[in-house]
Amino acid sequence: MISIVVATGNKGKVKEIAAALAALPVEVLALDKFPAIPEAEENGDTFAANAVLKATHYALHTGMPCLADDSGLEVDALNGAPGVYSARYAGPGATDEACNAKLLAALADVPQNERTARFRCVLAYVDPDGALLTAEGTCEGTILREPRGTGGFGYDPLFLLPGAAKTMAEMTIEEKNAVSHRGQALRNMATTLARYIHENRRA
Ligand SMILES: O=c1nc[nH]c2c1ncn2[C@H]1C[C@H](O)[C@@H](COP(=O)(O)OP(=O)(O)OP(=O)(O)O)O1
Ligand SMILES: [Mg+2]
Repeated sequence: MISIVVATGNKGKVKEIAAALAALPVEVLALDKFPAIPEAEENGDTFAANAVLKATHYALHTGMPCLADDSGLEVDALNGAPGVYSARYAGPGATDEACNAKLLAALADVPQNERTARFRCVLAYVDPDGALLTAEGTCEGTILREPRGTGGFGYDPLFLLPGAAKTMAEMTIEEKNAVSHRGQALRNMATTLARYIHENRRA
């Protein structure tokens, strides 16, 4: 059993990551176990830069393997905004409700067939030996005109998966992980991590 710190302050992410790793011999520690560690400053220009910055920050402070997630929503009609600024779209420390309201206002005049968007997730894993691994996932969808569903977090109630005819907030965690950017990135990370362990095992 190895212990991994899930280096995120977002409880929705912790739940999804813990559910995805539940079948593996991995103990997931959330950041509430490390209350003294200062928050990482997310000043990167890309999801990858921010994911690496967060994983490195928490690995240095905990001395343990850390898995960080940087993710966000790219809306085509907004030229990819809010993108890396998704969490701060309605200002520093904005609530999910405020960000969703701002998104609906920005898209008020955009017709249904132009409301395409995608979630992106980059995961970064950093361990005390200095290993740095990254993995990505994306999920295509469209932005509704009003929220639907009570599950998930963030922009989930506005994000429709046309194939499933459900928003991400109308899915169970398992259903969401099966299709989401984060679920995809977690499966890619599991493959990458398994290869890394295989290549670095002692003969
Ligand atoms: O599955 C998702 N369902 C809905 N919304 C999502 C999802 N994935 C990311 N998002 C949105 C929420 C937030 O506005 C931003 C993430 O910002 P991001 O900085 O990566 O996360 P965060 O600040 O909440 O926690 P932390 O940095 O501690 O991991 O994208
Ligand atoms: Mg953040």
